Amino acid sequence: MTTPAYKRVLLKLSGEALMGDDAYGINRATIERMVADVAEISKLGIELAIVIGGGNIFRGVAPGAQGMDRATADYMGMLATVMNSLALADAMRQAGLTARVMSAIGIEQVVEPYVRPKALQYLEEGKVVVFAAGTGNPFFTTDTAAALRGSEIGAQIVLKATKVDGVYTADPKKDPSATRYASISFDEAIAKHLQVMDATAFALCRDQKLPIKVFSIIKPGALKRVVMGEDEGTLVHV
Ligand SMILES: Nc1ncnc2c1ncn2[C@@H]1O[C@H](COP(=O)(O)OP(=O)(O)O)[C@@H](O)[C@H]1O
Ligand SMILES: O=c1ccn([C@@H]2O[C@H](COP(=O)(O)OP(=O)(O)O)[C@@H](O)[C@H]2O)c(=O)[nH]1
Repeated sequence: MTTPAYKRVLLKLSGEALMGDDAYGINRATIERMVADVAEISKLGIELAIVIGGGNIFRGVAPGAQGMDRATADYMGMLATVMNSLALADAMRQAGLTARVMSAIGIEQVVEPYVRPKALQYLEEGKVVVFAAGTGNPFFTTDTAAALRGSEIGAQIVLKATKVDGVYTADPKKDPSATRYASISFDEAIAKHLQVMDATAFALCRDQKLPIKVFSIIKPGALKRVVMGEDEGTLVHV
């Protein structure tokens, strides 16, 4: 059997993708499919930490947040990621995985707080750690939380599982003529204002020399191919 390309990874799961074909919220079949993919790579012995977004429930810059104080809206978005993290951990438990949720915002009756050494311990024990509440700060995104936690835990790569199958020359949802990069440097992605991730997340990963792989969360088997080091998605590198 071939061995995985990585020992420890930070997986960023799109919150928005969780709603599947529904208008909002958590689609049961979708979360179960995501967890099946996660279980498959966890069984390969890869140490796995997950950051999940909250866009399926609340996004600080969405029309629904218009007129609201931005920081307040962002705190609502962070709380949305806590709900998704709990749903994800529960679905992982049902799939036979052991998961621990850690929150960047104090909410002790619900989930334990993020404590870095504890997170490292869980990873070494083979538990899947879910980082909830983003960075704990407004004006950031869960992509930046993924870059931050990925750096903190010494992940070898950030895997961004999203609705598109890689980084394109322009937003493929708006420009059908856009083409996909096999790989692209952080500097080029930032200079070209490619919106697949925010510039803060790109810059943090660049400075920490932490590569990012952008790939489809919808395409069957994509996550497994990514961790096996096969040709899939787009690699963003230093
Ligand atoms: N250059 C680009 N290449 C790929 N996707 C892009 C690009 N520019 C914008 N996008 C958009 O970025 C989206 C992914 O970012 P985001 O909304 O943060 O998703 P997520 O829910 O995974 O966090 C894609 O669905 C795509 O429509
Ligand atoms: O560190 C963070 C992470 C998230 N958010 C808020 O939480 C929302 C949901 O996260 P995100 O949009 O990144 O999720 P996804 O794109 O994966 O659905 C964001 O819009 C922000 O409002 C925040 O304020 N700080």
